Parts: sequence; C-alpha cells; structure tokens
Amino acid sequence: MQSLDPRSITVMTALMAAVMGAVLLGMRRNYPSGIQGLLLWALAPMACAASAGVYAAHGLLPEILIAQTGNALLLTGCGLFYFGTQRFLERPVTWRFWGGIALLSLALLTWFFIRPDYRVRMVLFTGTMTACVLAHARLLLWHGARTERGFAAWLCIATLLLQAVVLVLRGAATFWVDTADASRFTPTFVQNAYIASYCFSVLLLSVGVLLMSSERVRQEFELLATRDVLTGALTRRALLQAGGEEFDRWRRYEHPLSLLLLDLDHFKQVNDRHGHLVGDRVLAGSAAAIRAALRGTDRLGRYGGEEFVILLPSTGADAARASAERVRTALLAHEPAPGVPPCSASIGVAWAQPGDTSLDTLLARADVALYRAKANGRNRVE
Ligand SMILES: Nc1nc2c(ncn2[C@@H]2O[C@H](COP(=O)(O)OP(=O)(O)OP(=O)(O)O)[C@@H](O)[C@H]2O)c(=O)[nH]1
Repeated sequence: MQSLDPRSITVMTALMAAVMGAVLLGMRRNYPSGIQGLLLWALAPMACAASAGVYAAHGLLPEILIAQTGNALLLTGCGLFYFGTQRFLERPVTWRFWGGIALLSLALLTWFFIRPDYRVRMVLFTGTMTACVLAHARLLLWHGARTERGFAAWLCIATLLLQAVVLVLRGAATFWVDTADASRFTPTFVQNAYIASYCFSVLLLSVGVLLMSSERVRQEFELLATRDVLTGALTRRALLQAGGEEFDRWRRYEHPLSLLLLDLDHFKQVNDRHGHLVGDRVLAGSAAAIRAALRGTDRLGRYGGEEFVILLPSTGADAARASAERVRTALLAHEPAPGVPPCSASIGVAWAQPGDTSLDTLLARADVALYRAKANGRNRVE
C-alpha cells in the first residue's frame, strides 16, 4: 500500500467515478420517469469525479483553492447521493439542512488556513463527511430497507457504514500519522488506504443505486403484470394462477379451499345513469371495501368487468359462507365518495369437494350459485 502513488489512485478514482456517472446517466434514459432520483444519483459520482480531478492537481494550483473546491465538490457528491435517495424513496428533500452543514464546514475549513494545521482540517472534514454518510445510511435503513428490501439497498447501507468507519479511523489516525504541515499526497499507508477505500465506496455506491433502480423497475413490471390498474385486485391471469396453486395444495394436503364469485348488482345502470368514470370509481371503491373485509391470506382478483373472485385458502363451507356474508354487508356499509352511488353485490360460494379435478370445477359451481343469488333477488349469498 505504501508503494502506491496517491495521485495515481486519485486520478483512477476520478476516471472510474466519471464512467459510473455516465453509465447512470445513460441508464436513466431507459427507465420509467416515475422512478425519481436517478438524475441526482447520476450527478453524484460526476461531482465525486470532479473533486478527485481537482485534488489530483495538488501542487499545480494554490492549496486553498484545491482544498476548498475539492472538498466542496466531494460534499456535493455525497449530498447528491443522499438527495437522490430521498427522491427515490419519495421522501421530502432536505437540501437546506444538509447544504447548511456543508457550507458551515467549508467556512470553518477556510478559517483553518489562517492558522494552518493539516490534522485539524482533516478531523473537521472527515467529521462532516461521516455525518453525511451516516445520515444516508440511516435514511436507507429506516425508509429504504423497508420498501426496497433487496440486496441493492443492503449493499448501499453496508458501503455507507464501511465508509463511515474508514472516515472515523482516518480522522482519528491523523494525530499519529500526520504532521501539522502534511498534505493529502504525503505517502503514508493510512492516507493511501483512505483514498483507495474512497475509490471503492464511490464504485460500490454507484452500483448499489443502479441495482436499486433495476429492482424498482422489476417490481413495477411485476405489479403491472399481476395487478388490475383500476381496482388493485389481482388480474384474471394472476388470480387463476394463484387459484391453481391453492387447488393443488388442497389436493395434496387436503387443506380446505373455498372461493367466492361476486358480481356487483345492476352495474350497467350505474354506467348508464352516471357515466363510465363514475362506474370506474364504484369498481375501485367496492374493491377497497371488499379487501378491507377479507383476511390477510385471502386473495381478491378481478375476474372480468364487474365480477370478482375471492380465493379463501384453508376455509371450509361454513367459514366461506360467513366470509361472503361479511363481504356483502361490508359493501352495504361502505360509504362511497360524494357523487358516487352505493352498489350491492350478489355472491356465489363454492368449496372444494372430493372428485373435483380442477379450479374450473369450483368456478363453475360458484357461477351456478351466483346465478341463483341474482335470480332470488340480488344482494344475497348463495
Ligand atoms: N365503468 C366500467 N364499466 C364496466 C367495466 N367493465 C364492465 N363494465 C360494465 O359493467 C356492466 C355489466 O352489466 P351486466 O353484465 O348487464 O350486469 P349488471 O347491470 O350488473 O346486472 P346484474 O349483474 O344482473 O345485476 C356493463 O355495462 C359493462 O359495460 C369497467 O371496467 N368500468
């Protein structure tokens, strides 16, 4: 490590960070605009690259200019990563607070040029960086890891925590390894390790945010493929797949299985009287009311138009009838938004019985029961 040239590592860091920034910028063009924070994440490694470029000019320009510009750019890069994550997690962006801290720290650093001591400047700068990096890790731990529980969020958190450890160690070590008139390119083992670890942390953080965006895209596509946009219920395809799996489980383990076929009553009249848009709102509101009346393991799917299927795993005939009754009364009790009419539902109940060969058998029986419920006056369970 001692034999490594700190200026060369700094130049490599600048090049690598610039490439990562360009990759993130290019990637952003192909991602849905609904995913926020990508531009800030792309600008972050570019600011880090610029700071490394400025540091690499050590000895060629006045030290105060290099130190202040380089530090300002490095803090900006750190902040852009942080603000990008805030945007990505759809949290309020706190430019002012963190910008204020960075400016204060830079102002203090300027003051130390009047009474120069490299070690004090080092402690102050690594301290500010540690605060920024820990704030970022905390943001991801509290908000990110909950919604983005994937590998990528943990990679970012681990990188940030490691970076904080390195910064604290670097700040603390300065009083042992540096002299008051040392400079950033004084070739000590500690300084080389510090610059090299910074290079890796920019790389890992850029890869981490790139993976986080890819995971978000995958989640959104998965949601689009399996969720009905209007009601949030499972699509017909996803519902039939889930139903097929539950049916196989019933056949193998003989856990009871029931399903409800629910059809909103006189829905055509709602459309005819109030228009399709209001009809859509009735559908969305009804689906929300139905979902609220179900257990966590039950699954609601939109079978077609105004027809829904509710899968009730581990539920026998009596419990299924009770569930259906609960859903029916929940729809009656549901208070629609102003201007949206209430709507009742008829429900056909079916449960798996010996001799059933597929989910279709249950669906066909539920359909017959639903037809009976309609024929017997609607707003009822059969
Ligand atoms: N607004 C809206 N209407 C839909 C949607 N899908 C289906 N529909 C309408 O739902 C209505 C269903 O009408 P019908 O099958 O006659 O049933 P109904 O009026 O509910 O009568 P019953 O089922 O016998 O009580 C049709 O007018 C469809 O156009 C949708 O996504 N949005």
